[in-house]
Amino acid sequence: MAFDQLSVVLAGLAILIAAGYTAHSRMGFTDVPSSLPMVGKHHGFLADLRTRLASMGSLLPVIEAGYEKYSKDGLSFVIPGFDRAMILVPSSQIKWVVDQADSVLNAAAMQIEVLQSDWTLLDSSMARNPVHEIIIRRDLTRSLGALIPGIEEELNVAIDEYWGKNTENWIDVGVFTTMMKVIARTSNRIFVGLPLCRNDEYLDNAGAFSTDIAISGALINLIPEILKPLLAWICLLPNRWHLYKCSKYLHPFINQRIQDLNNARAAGETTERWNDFTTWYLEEVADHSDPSLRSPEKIMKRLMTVNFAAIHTSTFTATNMLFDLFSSPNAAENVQEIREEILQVLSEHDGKWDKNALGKLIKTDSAIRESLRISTFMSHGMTRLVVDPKGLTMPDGLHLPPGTRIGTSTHSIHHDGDIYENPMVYDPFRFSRAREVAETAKSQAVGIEIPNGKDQKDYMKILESKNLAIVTTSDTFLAFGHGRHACPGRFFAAAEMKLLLAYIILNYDIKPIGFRPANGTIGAAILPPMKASISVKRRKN
Ligand code: HEM
Repeated sequence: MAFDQLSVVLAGLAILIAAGYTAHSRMGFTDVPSSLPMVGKHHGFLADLRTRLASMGSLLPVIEAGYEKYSKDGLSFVIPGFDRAMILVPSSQIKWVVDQADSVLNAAAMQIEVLQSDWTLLDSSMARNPVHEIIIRRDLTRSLGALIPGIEEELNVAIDEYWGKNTENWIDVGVFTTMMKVIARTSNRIFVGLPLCRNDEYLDNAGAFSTDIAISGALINLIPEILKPLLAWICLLPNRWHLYKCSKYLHPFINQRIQDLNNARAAGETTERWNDFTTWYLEEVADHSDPSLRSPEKIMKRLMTVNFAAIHTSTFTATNMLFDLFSSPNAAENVQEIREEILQVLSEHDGKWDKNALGKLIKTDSAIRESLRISTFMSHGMTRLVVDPKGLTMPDGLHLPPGTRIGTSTHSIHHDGDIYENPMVYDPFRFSRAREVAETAKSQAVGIEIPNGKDQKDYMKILESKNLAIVTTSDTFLAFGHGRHACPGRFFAAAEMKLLLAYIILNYDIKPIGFRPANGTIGAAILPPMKASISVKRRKN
């Protein structure tokens, strides 16, 4: 039996166990204060069970209804989940969420619960000691300038391979499937480098492991705590299988890298030539008192963990970006405007991309950020768990016991007409226009006294709009979260998306797409169209 089929059988089994368990012993949501309103509640026969089951279908309409009814008035509301409920705070309280210490409101603890990562990552230390976050935040961001030529090369080689070089005929390409391959290769260029980043069997299995985490996490969440040690292992068979398949390549690669680094150090040479996650990790744990951190087993799982963080998030983003841009009203003109910007910037930089050149792609940046706004893949985000044993008191005085889940209505905030004009329209230059106004205001203001009172407020608002690049998070732009735990990979992801779009726009024509293929929803996730294709033809440059 294939592992896909096995997953379905396991899903059915787990749902049955959990449904019976829930129906008999866990009526009512007791994990959130009863004084808060709950949306999406069913009434009548087996109301509690039906509420929980419905939350697995799609939470988006429920969240949208709650946002309109409560968040717009600055109030929190509760959404159901299959296992637990969650409080969604209004955007006016995001700053309060961000200001809480990790010892009070914790992002990792929430992931451990939601993804069941003690089980699904096959090693509880992956999420409980998230050393990869430090490395991504520090080493990846610091090395980005040096990595740009490699990222660019990998993207270009991969797109050429998956989209072809036919300048005569239009060919249909599956957007999601090809983007998944392109992104997996490019991410692994900075995780393990060449040649492993081009090994299809490794990449397919690393991608499958990422999917396994989501599926097995959802399944294990359905199993009552007491039964997990007995049943979780069945749900983890696909994870173990895909890790085993990856280990055929990762084991020799890691052993070789450890040896190369040791040899280089012994010879007094620098290790700069291996500028990738594996090396940064090995350097990070080189002097650690726990030698197991340096074992190939742990390093392999750490690589699987970063693949999970990077691959689907970036693939969803790339897929949405292409569909949003190429199906937008005036797509041809918009694409031409971006193409001109790209050519202009390249001509100022000797035809080569570097950090400064990418920074000048204001319109390209805006088109990507706008797609992240309108097509965010999270109906809710910034999810945190109250971990302080004393609990936490909300700004309105409501006390939350430890274990309470909190989040924000990411999708609804991104589509709020009071925050974004024409929020349902993909407007590629929404952010670049605001940045241009701010730049002009700033340059004209040199030597001018800054006004007082309301004028000063407006003026500061204009200047703030200068900071509307993809990587800038705020309480109204939450695609990467916000605050201390905002996505540390976003600087890399932004560079990757710009290089990807630039290469596509310079090298391919894409037939206008009459309508935007719809995204799908499952639970809290909003998935890009996975089967839709586009027609592409290589440009004769
Ligand atoms: C466009 C692509 C991406 C999107 C939209 C995205 C989005 C996010 C979001 C929404 C979060 C949660 C933030 C929060 O809870 O406040 C997050 C966290 C994280 N992301 Fe990304 N991500 C992307 C790419 C990447 C990449 C490429 C990497 C790695 C190279 C990465 C590594 C991480 C890590 C390690 C965290 C956990 C951070 C923490 O809890 O402190 N992400 N990402």
